[in-house]
Amino acid sequence: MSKSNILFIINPISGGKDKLKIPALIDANIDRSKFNPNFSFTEYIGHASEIAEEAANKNFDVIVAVGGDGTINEVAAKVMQYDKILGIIPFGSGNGLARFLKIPIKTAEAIKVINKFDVKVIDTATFNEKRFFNMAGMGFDAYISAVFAGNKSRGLAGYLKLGMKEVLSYRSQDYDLIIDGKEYTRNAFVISIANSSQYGNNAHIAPAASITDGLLDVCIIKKFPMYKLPVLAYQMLNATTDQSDLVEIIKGSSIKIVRSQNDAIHIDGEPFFMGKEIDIAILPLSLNIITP
Ligand SMILES: Nc1ncnc2c1ncn2[C@@H]1O[C@H](COP(=O)(O)OP(=O)(O)OP(=O)(O)O)[C@@H](O)[C@H]1O
Repeated sequence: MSKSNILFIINPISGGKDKLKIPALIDANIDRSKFNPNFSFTEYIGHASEIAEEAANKNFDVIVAVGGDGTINEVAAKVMQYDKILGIIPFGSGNGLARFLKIPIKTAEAIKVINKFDVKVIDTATFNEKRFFNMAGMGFDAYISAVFAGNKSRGLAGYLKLGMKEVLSYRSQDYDLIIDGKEYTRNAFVISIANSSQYGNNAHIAPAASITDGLLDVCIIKKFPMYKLPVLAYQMLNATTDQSDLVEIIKGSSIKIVRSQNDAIHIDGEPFFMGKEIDIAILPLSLNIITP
């Protein structure tokens, strides 16, 4: 079998962890009978996407995102476009997609998964003109991602601290949804569109989500009194939100959401600003990815 050219795209800021020693660690553990490894560090937002595109055009067969869901998003969009294979070495704050796929968080173990080189094909989705792979949505979490992006410090602790501060003043919003032709009107604190089950850190909003079923889980977190916040957190960590009276989950493949104003949204945890109307669609079995 001929060797595959593999490029590791390393986001130096994701998860707030130092990654200077990562190339050496990968170099020492990668199976050289299968792969010719190369490394690139990203220098700014959007750089992973540029590097991935260049690599795809230069005959790299496998492109690995070393980072969190935001880095995976940039790399995976190009991997799909050029019909290459995605690998993941988890290094984010939440690692939602990696945890869902059971890719080990320990780097040496994640390299072993790449060495085994089992490739699966998974669903991906579009959110207006953008692609997402794990989770996208609007409401409180999108608002928090937007505020968090302006923060210097990354990592889970900073995110939680900011969330606790902002949760007291955030007001839930009215949304009109059309899911596979059926209309719903809901007041929601958060609407999450889940491809995998979790946001990251094993916080499962859509416990029954499958990444190969051609469906997305529309998760509507209702307005709730603050004293129920620990209940919701407990249900997420125990993957029981599908039995919760705080969360409604509707599966579908074609989703339209209309809100009262232009506002923040998030795509795989990265904040953007979009108009009132959001069209979401699944692209069944559209991304090649190395999984355990
Ligand atoms: N050198 C850089 N400086 C600043 N931002 C960067 C740099 N390289 C990449 N980025 C951006 O960092 C953002 C965050 O990356 P990522 O999502 O991988 O980490 P995270 O947010 O810590 O993890 P997770 O999404 O799992 O919670 C991405 O949007 C990416 O575009």
